[in-house]
Amino acid sequence: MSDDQHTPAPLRLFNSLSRSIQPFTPIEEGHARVYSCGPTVYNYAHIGNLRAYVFTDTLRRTLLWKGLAVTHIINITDVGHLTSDADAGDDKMEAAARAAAKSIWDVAAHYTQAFKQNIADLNITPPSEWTVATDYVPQMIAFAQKIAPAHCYELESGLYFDSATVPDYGALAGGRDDAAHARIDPVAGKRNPSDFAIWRKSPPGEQRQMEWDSPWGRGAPGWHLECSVMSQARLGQPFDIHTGGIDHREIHHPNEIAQNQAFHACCGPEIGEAEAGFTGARWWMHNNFLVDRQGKMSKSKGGFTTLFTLIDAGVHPLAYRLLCLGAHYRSELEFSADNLAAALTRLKRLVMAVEGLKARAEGVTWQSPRLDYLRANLHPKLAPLLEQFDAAISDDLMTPRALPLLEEAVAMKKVPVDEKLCLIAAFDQALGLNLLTLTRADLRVAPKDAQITPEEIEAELERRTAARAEKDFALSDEIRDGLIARGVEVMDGDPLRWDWRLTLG
Ligand SMILES: Nc1ncnc2c1ncn2[C@@H]1O[C@H](COP(=O)(O)OP(=O)(O)OP(=O)(O)O)[C@@H](O)[C@H]1O
Ligand SMILES: [Zn+2]
Repeated sequence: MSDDQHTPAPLRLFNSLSRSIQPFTPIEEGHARVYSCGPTVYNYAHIGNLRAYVFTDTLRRTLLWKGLAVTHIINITDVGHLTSDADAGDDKMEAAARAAAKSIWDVAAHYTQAFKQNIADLNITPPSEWTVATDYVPQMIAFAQKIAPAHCYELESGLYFDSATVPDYGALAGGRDDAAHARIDPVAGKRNPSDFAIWRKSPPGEQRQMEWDSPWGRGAPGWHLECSVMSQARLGQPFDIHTGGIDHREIHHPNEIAQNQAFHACCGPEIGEAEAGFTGARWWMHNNFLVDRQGKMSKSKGGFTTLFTLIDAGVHPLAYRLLCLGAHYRSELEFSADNLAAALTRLKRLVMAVEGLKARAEGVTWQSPRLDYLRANLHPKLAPLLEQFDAAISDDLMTPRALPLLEEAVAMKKVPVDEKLCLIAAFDQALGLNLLTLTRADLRVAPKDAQITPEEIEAELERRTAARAEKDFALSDEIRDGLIARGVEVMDGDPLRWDWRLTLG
């Protein structure tokens, strides 16, 4: 093996600002600071929303793989996000609380908890901190006060940001698109179609559940203001990477950038030296959509799929994670029952193979592999896989190229089992599939309406094996028919040796 095979690949990431892949180095040596726009907790997250957090988790794990410490913030939007990403419509939280006849705080608490459950089920590392928008309202008011004199104007409905007061407004979106803003934004009196509310006054005579006093009257902060303030409060600006779904590249993030620039122009010395092209973050990264036959999966459109729905149908949530990793984060990913079933089969094969390896392993050193140790000591047949894997994830998180390398490692013949497990454990630090702990039994998720437990099925199958050993085929068939009647397909001769599967759900 040549020496250069031991050299870690430099990390390169696609930056939406330049629309190009650039070598990544953090601002502070050895430490990356990342902010991800979080969920608006007025409904369950759909699996499209969750794709955004599988992406940020892959980013976070890759930064760690490259030896960096990571501070990662995800916010919870519990106020301010209107039904249109520009300034039209109702507050999504207020509308949901009204429809459910519940307090907005109860609605937020319920869906926040459900979101955190989804995050845990997908083995997504929780962020260093969840910042909740309503905890930062005083800071939002203070931020708005600072930028208001030079960048804002007041209308009856609120305080508006004048997008013409910052250079290159909308550059992230590929330029200002006044026509698009004009189509979606009916607010009268705005100076430019792309201006947006940073504080919305409660309409006279109308009491909102969530409102605060401000210099511009009682009301609520705008959604774009929230992310500027929380990212600045927790990470300082500029920080390294800001993430979100690709829809945010068009309005939400350009508006955040405009606010960050305004603040920097007013108060730059407070937060660091002024720099040319300041946007608040060095990298802006966006995941593409999960789509189905109707197009982008979307809460507002209705008819969406949640992770809970998949689990209720008997699908292990990590099969969905594997489905996401099978596509590059910047590609659209088509969701279908067939794609999901293929991902589940792929995961089963991996888990069963790793279980087999673990049964043959001699030591437990593979549980905590260190990359530098692996690099120096790995079996010569396995070593190139480590370097190729490193090159794949370092190339803008190319997980679709990394997964076959994992499968190659699992299948590699004539290499010490413990070393193979070491390498698989290392790969899994980046992929987060829990391969070293997941078992075949874990993958048998009973559908919600199943009429039989896995234990009962196993007991019946043992009885059937005994009957077949005694050549009592009548009893064997009777047991199989009984299982079919309860929604269990017995898979004799299954090449995966999976034996049975539940057909209900
Ligand atoms: N279909 C999708 N595929 C991938 N990411 C998505 C999809 N829909 C939304 N996202 C991303 O999910 C994250 C959370 O979004 P949020 O909870 O604010 O969604 P929302 O705007 O209320 O819902 P929706 O867009 O579905 O109506 C954001 O980063 C958003 O860009
Ligand atoms: Zn945001």
